[in-house]
Amino acid sequence: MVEQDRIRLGVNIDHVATIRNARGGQHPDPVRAAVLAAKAGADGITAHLREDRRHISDNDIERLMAEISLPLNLEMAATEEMLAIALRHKPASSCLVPEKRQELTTEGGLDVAGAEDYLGPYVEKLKASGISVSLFIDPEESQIRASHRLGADKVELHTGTYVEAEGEDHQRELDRLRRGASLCEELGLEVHAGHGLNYDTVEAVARIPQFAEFNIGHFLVGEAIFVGLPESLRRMRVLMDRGRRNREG
Ligand SMILES: CC(=O)[C@@H](O)[C@H](O)COP(=O)(O)O
Ligand SMILES: NCC(=O)COP(=O)(O)O
Repeated sequence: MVEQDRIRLGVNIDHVATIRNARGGQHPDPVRAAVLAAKAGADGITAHLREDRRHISDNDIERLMAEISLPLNLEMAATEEMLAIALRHKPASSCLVPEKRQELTTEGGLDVAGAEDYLGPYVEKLKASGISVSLFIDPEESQIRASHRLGADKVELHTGTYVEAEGEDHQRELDRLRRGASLCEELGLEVHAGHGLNYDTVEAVARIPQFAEFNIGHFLVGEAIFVGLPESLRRMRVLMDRGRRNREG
């Protein structure tokens, strides 16, 4: 079994840019947040350049590539425009995500199983240029198998449904993540988790031994308003480490 002793923490800085953009100025600067996150022990920085540029901008991506020492995970829709941007900047990894212009946030995973022919060339071109490719999917067997067929290096399982589920549904969603992570291991796919994770929900996912990386943003940035970014990261790290120490199996 591929068991990771330590889960990598990718800090998503999108919502620093959301606050900046509310006034159209320069403050708060997401690149400054990325530098601070690096100093506070983040293992990577994640940024989602949305087609509508509602938070991260093209200039942020340029600056993140030039000014941060950590690997950048560029989240992007599978479009020609985004592909050209990724190929120009060559981030360490790119994560293909679904996007809807009207959604408040990413509502579900990418339908890889239903769009293999469309997504295949994107995966191929990104990989050919040396960018490691992840696909952001729901924890469903068909999506995981399709991601594997397409040659993705890794998948990120969408944790949003698990985070929001209550009562029995919460356990059921955790089971889906568990089964998904186990199938990824069987297929040799590195498995990540992300979306909506917070202090209350992160530890149980960290106990699932196959997860190698979590990408967390909205909660960390929100909590930083009260305690500062280094402290919000520190607390998340403690919970991730505790979950991993008490891993299942
Ligand atoms: C794919 C994902 O989960 C993150 O990129 C997240 O979506 C960022 O926040 P928004 O969905 O609010 O853009
Ligand atoms: N891919 C998920 C991500 O980067 C962070 O999502 P969230 O914690 O901002 O919901």
